Amino acid sequence: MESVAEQPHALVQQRGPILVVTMNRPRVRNALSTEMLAIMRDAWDRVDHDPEIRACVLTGAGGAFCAGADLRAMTQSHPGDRFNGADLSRIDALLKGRRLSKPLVAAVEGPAVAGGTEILQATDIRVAGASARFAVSEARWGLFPLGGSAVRLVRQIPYAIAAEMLLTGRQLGAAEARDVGLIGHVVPDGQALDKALELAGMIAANGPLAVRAILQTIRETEGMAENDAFEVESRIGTAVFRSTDAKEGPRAFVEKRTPQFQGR
Ligand SMILES: C[C@H]([C@H](O)CC(=O)SCCNC(=O)CCNC(=O)[C@H](O)C(C)(C)COP(=O)(O)OP(=O)(O)OC[C@H]1O[C@@H](n2cnc3c(N)ncnc32)[C@H](O)[C@@H]1OP(=O)(O)O)[C@H]1CC[C@H]2[C@@H]3CCC4=CC(=O)CC[C@]4(C)[C@H]3CC[C@]12C
Repeated sequence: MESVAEQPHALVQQRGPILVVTMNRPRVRNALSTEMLAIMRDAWDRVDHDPEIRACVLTGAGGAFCAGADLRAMTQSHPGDRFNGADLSRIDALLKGRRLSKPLVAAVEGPAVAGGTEILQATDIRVAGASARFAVSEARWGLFPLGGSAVRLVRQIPYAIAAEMLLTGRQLGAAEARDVGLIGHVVPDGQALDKALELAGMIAANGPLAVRAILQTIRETEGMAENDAFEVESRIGTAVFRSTDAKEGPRAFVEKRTPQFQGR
């Protein structure tokens, strides 16, 4: 039984313009549950639809990020039975086949394993405590990383490291994860959330149209030939230059004050 049985499996808290989503099953290292995934899916909808939210942070409770799917729950029936009729090319809660329109910052402490490292790959900026560890361990249990890693990881970090992670299930420590580019920052243990909030705060202070447009360009041009991508980029980027915010930013610079962006 979980020690926090009455607690929701994920917590969603708005801190000014930042939505903080905390996976909250610390007794089982925040292994994913159906309830947790439903809360996360609703949170992502909120991020996309609420104009007050400028950035989002994903973290885990109790010194762990996430241990992936609940292996104990998988023993209740044949693991494959859960997939009957399900279209797994898109899993909203894990941000597979769906990307947020606002930046998502990961704050990792402790293990980010299997589904934990899979959802990490849907985040834009990644911070980890020094003792964090990362693995895609599904093959160790005869399973497949259906959270998207067999496709996405090789596109995000060098092939030889991605293939090794996927095929061996070997864990990477935080420093190695940073060295190969899986994460961007290593901070002392216990400080990942603070650093993630600091970065999310920097984003939230920027022009909201500019931030969304930059993210949209990154997402829409992924995998495109460069010249085709520049066409998309110039369409999205010129709309930002025509906005009221684009007048405000340079004016604020000249008047030596903080810009007051209106998001239009
Ligand atoms: C397919 C994806 C996804 O790719 C599949 C997976 O994620 S498989 C999960 C594999 N997980 C692991 O390999 C991690 C196992 N754990 C560990 O290695 C270690 O515990 C640790 C390194 C994380 C931590 O080590 P520690 O030493 O710090 O702690 P430890 O003592 O070991 O553990 C403490 C207690 O926690 C318990 N624990 C830890 N991990 C787990 C776990 N994963 N499950 C259960 N319990 C865990 C441990 O036992 C200890 O407790 P004790 O009581 O003391 O023993 C799938 C991802 C999401 C799926 C979708 C979900 C939604 C869907 C629903 C449907 O109905 C249809 C399908 C689907 C869409 C579904 C599809 C598959 C996924 C996409």
